Amino acid sequence: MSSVKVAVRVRPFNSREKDRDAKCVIAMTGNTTTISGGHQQTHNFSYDYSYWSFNKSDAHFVSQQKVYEELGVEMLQHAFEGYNVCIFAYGQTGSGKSYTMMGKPTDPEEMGLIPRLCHDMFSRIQKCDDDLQYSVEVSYMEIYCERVKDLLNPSSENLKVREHPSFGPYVEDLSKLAVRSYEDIYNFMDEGNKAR
Ligand SMILES: Nc1ncnc2c1ncn2[C@@H]1O[C@H](COP(=O)(O)OP(=O)(O)OP(=O)(O)O)[C@@H](O)[C@H]1O
Repeated sequence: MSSVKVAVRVRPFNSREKDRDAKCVIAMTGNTTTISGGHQQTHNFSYDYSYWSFNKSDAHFVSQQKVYEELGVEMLQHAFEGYNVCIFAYGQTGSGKSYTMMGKPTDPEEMGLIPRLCHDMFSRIQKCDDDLQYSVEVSYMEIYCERVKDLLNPSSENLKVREHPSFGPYVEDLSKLAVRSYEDIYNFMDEGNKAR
């Protein structure tokens, strides 16, 4: 199994695109994404996952739940097995990164990967044997114009990125705060968002 997986996702048109009668040039079949260019050219790309979330009424529509089942559940499993895991979203502004990662955190249908991961992580921790102890800590930072800002301690601007000989890159002096529930994480994210 590959240690890096790539998923692409198509979001619904926004109102500006609808107003302009935009035409969708992407099609997805299985894990293949097809782009139809001009001059009747098509280009196929194969990813680990191609998520069609363009229209809820389409038969192959992929929900937030499905994205979590395919990407999040396995990640969480690996984390509990002791591996470092990382997920990041990449795409132009308005393409749907926040929706996929966070979604609507209090809506069971539309909550994104992070709230789902956190809920499941804490419910697994609660069910674990009494002789096991877990501690969960969160950090929240922003890298903007090459400057690293600690969103949970906004007074510390422009933190340094350093390389540890065994653990690799890290951000010096980035705060790590202990949390006991998803609500704690949510509150810190809310606080951090205000510092952005
Ligand atoms: N899969 C989806 N289903 C329904 N709505 C979506 C989906 N993806 C994105 N949207 C909607 O599209 C809009 C833009 O998405 P979002 O804010 O997630 O983009 P973004 O990539 O995080 O943008 P930015 O880089 O500007 O922060 C939002 O209103 C969001 O709710």
